[in-house]
Amino acid sequence: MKIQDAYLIVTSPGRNFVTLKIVTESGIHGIGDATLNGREMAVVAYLEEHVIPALIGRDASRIEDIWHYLYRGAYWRRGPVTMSAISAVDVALWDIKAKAAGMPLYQLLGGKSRERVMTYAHCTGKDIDACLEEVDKHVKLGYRAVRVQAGVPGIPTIYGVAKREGERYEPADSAIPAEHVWSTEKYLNHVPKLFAAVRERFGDDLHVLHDVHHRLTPIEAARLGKEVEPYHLFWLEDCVPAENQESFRLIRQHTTTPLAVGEVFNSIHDYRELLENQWIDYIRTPLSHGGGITHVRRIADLAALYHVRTGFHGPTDLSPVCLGAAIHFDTWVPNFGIQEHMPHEEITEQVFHHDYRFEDGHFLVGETPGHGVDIDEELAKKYPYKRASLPVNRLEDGTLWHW
Ligand SMILES: O=C(O)[C@H](O)[C@@H](O)[C@H](O)[C@H](O)CO
Ligand SMILES: [Mg+2]
Repeated sequence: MKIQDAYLIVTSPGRNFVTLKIVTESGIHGIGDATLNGREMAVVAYLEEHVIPALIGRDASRIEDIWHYLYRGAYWRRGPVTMSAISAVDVALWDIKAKAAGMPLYQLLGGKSRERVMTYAHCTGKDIDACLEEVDKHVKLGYRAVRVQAGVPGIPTIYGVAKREGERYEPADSAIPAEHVWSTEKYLNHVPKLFAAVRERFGDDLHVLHDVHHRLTPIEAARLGKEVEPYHLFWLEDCVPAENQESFRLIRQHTTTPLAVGEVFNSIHDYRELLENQWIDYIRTPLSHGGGITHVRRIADLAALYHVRTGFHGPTDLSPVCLGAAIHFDTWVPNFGIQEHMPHEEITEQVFHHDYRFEDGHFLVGETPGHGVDIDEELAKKYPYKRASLPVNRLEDGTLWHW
């Protein structure tokens, strides 16, 4: 099954997506998501200049060998651009292998470990009351788990909170990075009130999640985790920047609030100390940034040794190709926890058709051979790429901060 052709489709139906298509001599094709939000064209150049020419003529069935060829062969290991490129190739090759076998991808991975995949929704509001209304809407849609983010008095815009009611928040919303202002003090004094309000109105059964987006120091994260223990969060996400894995030792010593990390990680090595020391509870790296199925399943296996479960990243900046493959992975992986779900816009869904379904707060995997997602290339041409940048964050005195 030789690779005959490989090319990229860059399109912006609602937001930018980069898709790699690999075509084999036998006529079977597969696709992988190569989108790296705000840095899309860096992955395009990496694939077009350095990866695609070396793929032509290779045997598409040798997924493992191609993974190591691209990873070890580059010499320059890891990093989001390299790993997004490798991920796209890997997922496209698994799509091809499953199609050639006539099986949905989850069967090739080892079959179903569960009937359905629990997801969490994003609920954001300019203040606590507006956020509670969003929770109410999502509970009525059947969600069992919600991520809550509310505006903080005294902070004009806050990343992760939609600008207008009923809208989704959009991280990459301007050609040049927007500048936000941040105050840790105001945030820390306010945010526990949000969880108290959610529990009071919706009771104990709803799973409640929250994303800190890397903005605290370890001791501040420890304080937050401790203060919100009475509200039994499902997880507190990215409470500190995690380049220094050791930071989690301190947080863990102070709190039993479960911790999720890893949407910006791209390698098993980013997780080693966190897992071996049992400092975290959920791994977040999506298939499109963590080296595809071949590498992320190794991370999930290592995590399983320490009772750590998966909770894959799933915002709109990962394409339906990534989400579709993730739903197969989630259906199979023994140590599944939850799947993030931020619904794509209708025009995105027109360009990327898929056979996964959402029902009653869960995803149901499809039975089409492969990962069940394909792209309408003609329609994709109607939505040209538009440069879009993620924001930056400054403290009130102007110091550049984590966002
Ligand atoms: O938990 C999440 O869903 C995330 O934090 C996203 O909102 C990211 O910030 C975004 O994917 C960056 O591109
Ligand atoms: Mg996050």
